Parts: sequence; C-alpha cells; structure tokens
Amino acid sequence: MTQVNNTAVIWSIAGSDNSAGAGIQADLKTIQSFSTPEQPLHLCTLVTAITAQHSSGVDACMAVYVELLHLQAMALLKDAKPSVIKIGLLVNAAQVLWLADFLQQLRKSLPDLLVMYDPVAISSSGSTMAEPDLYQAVVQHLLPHIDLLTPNLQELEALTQSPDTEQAVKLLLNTGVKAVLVKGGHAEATLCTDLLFISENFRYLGYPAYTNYIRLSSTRQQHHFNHGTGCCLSSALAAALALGYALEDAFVVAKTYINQGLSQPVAITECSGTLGHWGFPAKPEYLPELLTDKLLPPAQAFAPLKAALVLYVIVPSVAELERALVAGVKTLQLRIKSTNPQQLRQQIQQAIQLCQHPDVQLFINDHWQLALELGAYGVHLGQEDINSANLAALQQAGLRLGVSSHGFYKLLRAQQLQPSYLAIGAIFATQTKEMTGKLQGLQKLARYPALFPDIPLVAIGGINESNAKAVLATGIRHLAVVQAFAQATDPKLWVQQMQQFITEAQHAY
Ligand SMILES: Cc1ncc(COP(=O)(O)OP(=O)(O)O)c(N)n1
Ligand SMILES: Cc1ncsc1CCOP(=O)(O)O
Ligand SMILES: [Mg+2]
Repeated sequence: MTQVNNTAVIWSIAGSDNSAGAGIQADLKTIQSFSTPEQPLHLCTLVTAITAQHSSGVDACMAVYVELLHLQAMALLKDAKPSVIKIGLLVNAAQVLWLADFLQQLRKSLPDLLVMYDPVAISSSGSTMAEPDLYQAVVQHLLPHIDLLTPNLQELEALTQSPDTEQAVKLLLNTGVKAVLVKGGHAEATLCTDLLFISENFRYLGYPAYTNYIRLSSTRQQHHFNHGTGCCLSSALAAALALGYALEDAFVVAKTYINQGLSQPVAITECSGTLGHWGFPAKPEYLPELLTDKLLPPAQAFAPLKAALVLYVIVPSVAELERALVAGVKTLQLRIKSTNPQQLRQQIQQAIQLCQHPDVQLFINDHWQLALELGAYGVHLGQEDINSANLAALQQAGLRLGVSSHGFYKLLRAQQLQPSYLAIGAIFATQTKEMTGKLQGLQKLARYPALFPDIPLVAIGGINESNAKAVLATGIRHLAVVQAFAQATDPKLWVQQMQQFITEAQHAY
C-alpha cells in the first residue's frame, strides 16, 4: 500500500506503564505533542510487556509472548511502514532474538529506517522489569541493528561492564551501534548533563560536529514529577528525527522539550506525577547549554546593528554592490570567493568607501583580517571561520559580527559569541552554495524566533520574491538573498517589492 501524505509513522516497541508516566503511554503523549497538521506524526505500538505500576514502584511485569509480538508487527505492516522505530522495554532473550531477526528482515525493504533503543531494564524507582539474561542477548544480537542507543549511566555500565563513560561508549560503537546518547538524569549533580556520541556511520548527521561528542546541560529540576523522563527524552528524539531534524539538532530539541515538561509538570498528588507534554518547546529558558564546542568568546557582546537588517543583499563584486545601492538596498554583504590578494584588498576598500553612509550596513564575508584592518562596519563568518578568527580583536574594534548556522545545535554554538545577528540556512534549495546538510524548510524555520527572541535572525537560501511571504509568515523578519537579486531585471522595483513584503509582515503578525 502507498502512504498518501507526509505523515511520518513511528513505532514504539515497549512496555505498557499503566500509570502513564513512562513506557508506551509516555511515547504516545510525547510523539503526539510534536505532531502538527503540517507535519503529522503517527505512533503505532507493539506492546512487549504489561506492567502494574505507580509512582514509587513496579508491582508486576508480564512479558508478551513472541508470537504475539510478531502478530502485532505483521498487523501494523498491513497499513504502513515506519520511518523510525523506538524500542523501549524488552523483557527476555526470546524477545530480543525475535526483534533482531525482524529488524534484519525489515531493513531489506526499508534502507532508510532509523532504529533507536532505550535499554530500560530497571525502572526509575529501582524495580527490575527484565530477566537476568536480557543484556547478554541484547549485546550479542540486537545492538548491531541499532542506529541510536540511549542508555542512562546505570544501563551504560550494565551493558558494557565499564564504569568509564568514554570507554563504555567505545565498546558500544564497536558492536555496530552508530550513535550513543548517554542520559545523565540519574547522576547526583546539580546539572543534568547528557552526552551524544555520533560515529561517522550515522547517516542522519547533518553537519560534522567539531568534537566527537556533544554535551548538553541544564539545571536539574528537583521535584517528584519526573517519572518517565528518560522514556520521554528518547521519544522526543524519535519525534524530532521523524520530523527530519539532523541528530545533533534532534538532541537539542529533545532536551529542550524535557526541560519544558519538567518546568510545567503534571502533579497528581504531592509526591507523584509526570512531566508535562506541552508541544514543541517555545521559550528560550528551556534551551540547554552547549558544554562542548566551547569557543573563546570575547569578554563582551559584539556591537548591536545600527538598524534592522530587513532586506540583506549579498553580492560578489563591487560592481554588483553599486547596483544594489542604487536599487535602494541598505544592508549588504561583499562575498568574494576568488580573486588575487591585491584585488581583494582593493575591492573591500572600495566597498567600504561606497557604503560610508549612516543608513547603510556593509558586512565583509570571510576576509575578517582585511575587514578589521580596513575598518569595515561588520563581518559575516561561517561556523568553520569562527574557529580561527580573532574574535576578540573584531569585537574590540567595534565590528558587527554575523554568523551562519544550520539548525539548533549550530545556533547554540554561535550564540555563545553574542554576535550581532545569526543567519539560518539554507531554507530552500540553492544554487549559490553547496550545502551538505539538510535544508531547513519553513516548518523548522518557524520554530526559531520563539527560542531565540533576543538576537536578530536572518533566513537565507533559495529565497526570492515568490516565497518571501511564506518565509516571513514563520516569524522571521530578515531575508538574505543572492541569486534573486542578481537575476532581478528591474532591481529597484524588486527591492521595493521585497521591502514591502517585509514591512507588511512586521505589521501583520
Ligand atoms: C547572511 C549570510 N548567511 C550565511 C552565509 C554563509 O556564510 P558561510 O557559511 O561562511 O559560507 P560562505 O558564504 O562563505 O560560502 C552568508 N555568507 N551570509
Ligand atoms: C551563502 C549561503 N549560505 C547559506 S545558503 C547560501 C546561498 C544563498 O544564495 P541564494 O539566495 O542564491 O539561494
Ligand atoms: Mg564564509
């Protein structure tokens, strides 16, 4: 049967928690929370066990027979195939063996399938739900079929017999697992820190990280309403991956979701309850802190923009810069990719001269040394460039800084520098720049303004007069363009039209 719309189907293969804080019930609530009419998610379930539990323990756990697991899977396949499978509680070796075999078969017809395993065996209250032979079977048979494993610290040690996190993760990656997210929720610390290790084999990686792991941290929220937090973190990851987020971005989204849910829990009694499920997180205070990829930010923030970016036109030469100025563009970028050093200096100097006007803001792309030396208004740097640029010198000289980003993880990374603006791209397909990662699209773009309200955000990549209104409807207020301006036959009219779209959006939303 052909799937008819863009609904992403996720399967949860897990145990029932009748108290509905963890297990399949938590997965359903979490996945539903991420589902929207524009990008619907549909969670189907394969129940592996029925548990009798409450907030302080598990009274009973009964495994479902493998034959019935198989029938559940066959029934689901009659309707639709999943794009993501999230595995939770497995009880015994028989279930593991069936699942390993099933996944191997399924992958033959679903090469893009993403399989996650949250290796729960002991509940957060300390009750053991699995049989003693479970982990041995998991390591031997299941792990080679897992793309992303999400153990907590206890489960990590139980699976590997290693108390050393990095060593344990190495052991797991050697079994064929492609990424490991170690959940730090159970550690005794004021910060709750989770670590994501991504091997080169992980197909969903959008952009290479600058370290081989990413560490996200948030202040621990001490209360009694955290039953099922681990299940929900893994489900939120599954949802974000099904929505097309790159793994590192899905990690940020999932942790932000948990912070939101713990900030607004559902209390049932004074000492029992669960985290809340309140939709895609939308407040900056829920964002975690990125502890890895530490850049060396200057002591102070970069100078703010002297005016809003609004329409930001990027040009490859001084001749094009003049054309843009004549057409009425007030925010410009000189983006020269190849020329000899002498011409480069000359062009940057000329561009700075031409833009000496109180209403005009000119950013120099890439060539920060020349920009600094020649007294430019600002520079635009990519994520690689900020590793090596002398940011302190740029900040001290009063230059404005704009930084490229391609999703939540890169936004967090760039935000550390307190730049003057952040660019997000590519929104649509572009012929101007080779983009290796996923396109942002309008649905993802619409999530950023609420989470990054204190810094100007500019959208870039494939933007033109036909899609500008749709981009502005996401809440983004600034548009950067290359080709659409270069191809405008009447540049003045084109600029007026684009500026009008932006002004209308500012008043409309
Ligand atoms: C406004 C704006 N956004 C993004 C970019 C891209 O910068 P970067 O990632 O450094 O890539 P190059 O432009 O150097 O190819 C930009 N230039 N401007
Ligand atoms: C430089 C850059 N960075 C992200 S997309 C992009 C190219 C944008 O060009 P266009 O507006 O022609 O798609
Ligand atoms: Mg660059």
